[in-house]
Amino acid sequence: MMLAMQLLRGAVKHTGRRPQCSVKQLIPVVPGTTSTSQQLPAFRGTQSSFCANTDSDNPRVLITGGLGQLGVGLAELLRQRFGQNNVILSDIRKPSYHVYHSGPFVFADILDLKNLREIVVNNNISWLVHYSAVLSAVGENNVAVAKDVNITGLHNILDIATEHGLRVFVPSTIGAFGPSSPRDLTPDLCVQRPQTIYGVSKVHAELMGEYYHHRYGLDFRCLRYPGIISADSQPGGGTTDYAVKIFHAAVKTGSFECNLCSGTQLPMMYIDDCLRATLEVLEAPADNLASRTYNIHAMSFTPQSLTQEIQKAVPHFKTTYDVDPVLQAIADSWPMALDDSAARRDWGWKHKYDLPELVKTMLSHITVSNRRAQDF
Ligand SMILES: NC(=O)C1=CN([C@@H]2O[C@H](COP(=O)(O)OP(=O)(O)OC[C@H]3O[C@@H](n4cnc5c(N)ncnc54)[C@H](O)[C@@H]3O)[C@@H](O)[C@H]2O)C=CC1
Ligand SMILES: CC(=O)[C@H](N)C(=O)O
Repeated sequence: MMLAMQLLRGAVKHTGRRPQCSVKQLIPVVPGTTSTSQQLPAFRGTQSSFCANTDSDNPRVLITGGLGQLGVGLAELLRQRFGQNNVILSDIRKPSYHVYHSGPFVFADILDLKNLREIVVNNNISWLVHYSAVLSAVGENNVAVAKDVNITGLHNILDIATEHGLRVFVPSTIGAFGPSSPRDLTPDLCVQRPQTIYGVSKVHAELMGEYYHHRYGLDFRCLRYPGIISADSQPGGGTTDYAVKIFHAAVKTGSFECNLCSGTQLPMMYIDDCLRATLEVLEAPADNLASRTYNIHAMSFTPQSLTQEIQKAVPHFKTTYDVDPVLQAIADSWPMALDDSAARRDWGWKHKYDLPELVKTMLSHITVSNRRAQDF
């Protein structure tokens, strides 16, 4: 390892360019790694250099926090593209039988730097998708945990990614804006003074990632996701969760009690669009990325307009309201719609699902999986 570091330093000095991967002069010396049972099926290409291969052809991807609402779907998409064994899901929870058998899975606590480093080194990881987080609603009830996971954990991820020359994707959120941000067509660059620990930690992540990019050459990429809606994975404790739960209620009981006011408009996106955007920005040539943090947008709706759209397919469906003041205050401080023109211009972002398409797709997925469950 020391020899590799010396060679790397020499190479950097010789070319006079910023190192693309290691920044050992700024990061404490990497302790020796030990071989553990964390090693997973081998990369199909050959890699002998100290730096990982971050180009798009044969990445080895690690997804942290992969058992939440988004990680399993992303792993499925990335495995279709890069091969089943080249995408490793990780989390601190135990995977379901199906997830465990669908591809590589390891335990990874993002607060354990040594464990993370071992996984990255032993599995020759070149891309890191950092999904571990404590979301807005849960975060307000557990500020200390949110601080640890969303801030300390993020520091570990950025340090590991910088040490090993990884391309790193960290999602941000509409929650990174606050009451003093413009609320309609919120631009990429504007005042960001969020009032949740979740939002504060995500602004921190955006700024730290961009700082590491400028300072150390880290290949940091970040999208600000709207509220994400999915049929076969449950939301993890956010303010936008109602927009997932409402579909299950429409199919199962025909009524729903909403914890946000009927007129609360928020930006939302169907999961397939969100995951495709993530893959697209990960694969985008660096030269196309004028920025490292982009808004993405698909649709905006209120509980009332969503209810009306669902009623077109389920005419007896009814929504009642029992507003949670904490969640309402959060929602009222978030954008109603994002301006994502830079993402559309720079790397060709285009959503496929609008509100009618979202409702049709969600209702049909949930109806089919309910029928299947009843057949067993
Ligand atoms: N789902 C959504 O609507 C949106 C999600 N995002 C972001 O996308 C990412 C993924 O979101 P979701 O899948 O919805 O989140 P989630 O809350 O469903 O899942 C987060 C995962 O992180 C894991 N985790 C918690 N502490 C950990 C630790 N110490 N080490 C490793 N893993 C740990 C949890 O076990 C959980 O499986 C998050 O960063 C979130 O902020 C951003 C905007 C919208
Ligand atoms: C929009 C998000 O980041 C998330 N779904 C939340 O509501 O906390």
